[in-house]
Amino acid sequence: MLKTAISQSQLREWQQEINDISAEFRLTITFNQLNTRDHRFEALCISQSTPERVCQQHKISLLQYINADLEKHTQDSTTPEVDIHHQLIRSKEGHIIAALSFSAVNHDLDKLGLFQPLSAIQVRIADMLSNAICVYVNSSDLDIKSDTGISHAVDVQAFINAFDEHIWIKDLHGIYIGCNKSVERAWRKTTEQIVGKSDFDLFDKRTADSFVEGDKLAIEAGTTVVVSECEEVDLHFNKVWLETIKAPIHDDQGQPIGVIGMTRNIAKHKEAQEQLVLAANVFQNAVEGVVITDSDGNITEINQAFTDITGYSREEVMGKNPSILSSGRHPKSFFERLWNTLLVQGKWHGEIWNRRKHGAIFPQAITISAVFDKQNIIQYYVAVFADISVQKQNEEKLKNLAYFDPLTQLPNRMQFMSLVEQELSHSNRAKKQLAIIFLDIDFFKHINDSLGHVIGDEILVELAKRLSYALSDYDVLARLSGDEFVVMLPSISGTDSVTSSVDRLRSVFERPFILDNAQSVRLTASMGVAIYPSDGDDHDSLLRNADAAMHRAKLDGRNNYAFYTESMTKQAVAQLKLQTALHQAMANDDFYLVYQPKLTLKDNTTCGFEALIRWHDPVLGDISPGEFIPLAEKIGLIWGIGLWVLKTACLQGVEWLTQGKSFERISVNVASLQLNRSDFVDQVRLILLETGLPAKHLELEVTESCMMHDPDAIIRDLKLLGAMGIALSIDDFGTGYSSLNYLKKLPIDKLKIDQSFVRDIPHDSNNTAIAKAVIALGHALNLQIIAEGVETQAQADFLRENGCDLAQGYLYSKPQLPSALEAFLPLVSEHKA
Ligand SMILES: Nc1nc2c(ncn2[C@@H]2O[C@H](COP(=O)(O)O[C@H]3[C@@H](O)[C@H](n4cnc5c(=O)[nH]c(N)nc54)O[C@@H]3COP(=O)(O)O)[C@@H](O)[C@H]2O)c(=O)[nH]1
Repeated sequence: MLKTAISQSQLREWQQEINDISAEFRLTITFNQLNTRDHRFEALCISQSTPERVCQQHKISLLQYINADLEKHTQDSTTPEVDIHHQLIRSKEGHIIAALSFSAVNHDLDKLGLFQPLSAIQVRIADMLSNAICVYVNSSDLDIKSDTGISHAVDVQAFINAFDEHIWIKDLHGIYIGCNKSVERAWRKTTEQIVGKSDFDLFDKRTADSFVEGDKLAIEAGTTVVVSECEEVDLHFNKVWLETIKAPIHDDQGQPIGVIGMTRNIAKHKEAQEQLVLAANVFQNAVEGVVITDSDGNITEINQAFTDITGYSREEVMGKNPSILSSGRHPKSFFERLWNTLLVQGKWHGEIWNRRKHGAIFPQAITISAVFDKQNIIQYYVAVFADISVQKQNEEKLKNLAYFDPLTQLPNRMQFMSLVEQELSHSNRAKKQLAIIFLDIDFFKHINDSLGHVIGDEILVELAKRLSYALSDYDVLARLSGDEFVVMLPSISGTDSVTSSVDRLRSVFERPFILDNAQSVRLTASMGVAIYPSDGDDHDSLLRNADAAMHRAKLDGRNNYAFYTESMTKQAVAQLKLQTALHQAMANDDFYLVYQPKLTLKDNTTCGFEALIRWHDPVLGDISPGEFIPLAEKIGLIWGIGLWVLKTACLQGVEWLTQGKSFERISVNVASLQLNRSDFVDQVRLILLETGLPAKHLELEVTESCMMHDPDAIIRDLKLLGAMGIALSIDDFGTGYSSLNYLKKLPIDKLKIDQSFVRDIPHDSNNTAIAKAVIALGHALNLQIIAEGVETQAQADFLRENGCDLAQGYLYSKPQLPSALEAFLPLVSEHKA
């Protein structure tokens, strides 16, 4: 049995040894003074990296605990017993730094007043059991030496026996002077068989040589050295990793007097090391980018994949916030939700668009986890992300395949149907019409058969482009299959607008299709139109009916179109003919003006003429302005026609003036669309200048509906016209947008009672009432009142009797060519006379 009193220097040496042993656990275990008198014992366990004030805390808490325990044992224990106690060591912030377990063994309870031995302290850190350090305090030694306060007898044999590690001591000659129980078990020899022997007595020569070599190493180094590390099988045939460390023992003068050695199983440590290496390998070689930040979000580590994906090196991002990758594509609320989830659930998974170092934005699938300590305080955030650019592109491609025609890139049937369905619900709510046009190329099979599918595809691609250009941004063009295309026209105002679209679609076939080989091909198409809600109220029936209409167009000789309802088809055909003719009319000089005299009711003298347009088409014959003016407004021809009318009427006025004819004013009708043009006033001014008609001989008739668009601008323009000397009258008063509010603001001179109110007076009580009211209202506003459509003397009498100022109508004259109006145009000299 190795039993010796330990001096302060030995205690220090011993301390050094223990420090070395426990170094890998990052602990310092300090044995200080032992004083039984006041029951103080300081066995201090502190983390090496812990600041001093924290060490102090450990000391206090540990001592308090131990002292309390000692008191308990001296007071009431009667039988030997072992109590295991545990103590958590916390830092000032409350984090657990270490866990101490120690047992107080009550041996000699009959010897009253003796200090009960404290047997062992086991130190744990983060679940790793460190070496058991057994301090067996010999109570009698303590008691005897307590007076001097220097000597502490410690049973070193018991101390080293408490270790599972093999511990042995050799003198400078290599003779064993002590060992522990573990050595006995491992070497299958008793201490007696070991002590006094050399390695050459105990082992084969090769082994002995290596052991002696290790001793020399330690002595020469003057400090602890690891002399071997090897994998072996223990007594129970378990695989163990053995590490042997040796340290020189010095006397008080610092001279080496022997070697202390220890072999221990470092399997767990090795395992942990391997795990660490493995984890480090996984971390570094992962395909996913990994970024670790501290609790403040500053980057503390990244892996290679992070650099590969983002382009940022480790040095560039260490200590920075991951927001350096921000793409700016997500709103603030996105990150607020992310952080909420992360803090509440400890994890967030989703997709983020980030920016690479060189600027490119890329999508990543990312999982961010918070790493908590035992106090549930966040220590780190770990984000693992994958670049999903390629995945996104593939998804996009798949989506494209699902919803778009790969040849023309137009929506396919599925996408078209879904868009129609959406638009139908909107049309239903807004009470609007919607048209579906089914378009099929005539004889396209012949193209494929004769020129091949590649050329056929080329034509389809070109056709898709042309059709797209022919439509507005709101219309939807799709390719259903082969040579079948379909168009949705949302919010149509009637068949006219459909006809216009059909016409534009047909026009794309007017140009030949020039192929790669410079060959040109001419095509035609047949179209069918179905209109919601009259021809179907869901996408299926509308498409079916448009298809049926298209087939009828084919039967009618192809290069044609048909509405699902026959009457609509006729109407549309007529409309298209008219439209085409109207485009030609201006160039062909097919328009002319007629003039209808306006008379003063009081004395039946002529006060002016209304210019009214007429159109004679060589094929279609005479077409009423009531029919073509609204069409000209729809297809945008009214501006040109309007200016022509104004100029022609002014020239006529100048001609009459030149001939010495007397008239007050020539009035010209102005459509709302004309008045809504910002350059209308300038154009009128220009025409007056060009023609030379004095403004005082011109009157413009505008309708109430002109006020619907931008009343302030219209009022401003009318004032400008009035200021030029042009008279202004409101045509068709009472039939439309009769806002008295605007009426009083308008710089007008006359109100024209619409002929629908003149008809049937004086018999129709309603019309007579309206006519009287308009006269009264106009006079209240200081306006002259003119009645149109006066056909009978009774109407004229009624109007005169009720204060109407002027009249025009068949009673006096139909609108006529100037040559027929001589009777209404007295010479100035006659007029004066
Ligand atoms: N923007 C322009 N609009 C024009 C122009 N010329 C005509 N119009 C508008 O077209 C609508 C139809 O006009 P029209 O067929 O010429 O009919 C006018 C007269 O001919 C007709 N009228 C006149 N007297 C009688 C009558 O006693 N009985 C009867 N049944 N019809 C009669 O009324 C029309 C008068 O039109 P208005 O005074 O403008 O209301 C019509 O809306 C014209 O305005 C043009 O150059 N530009």
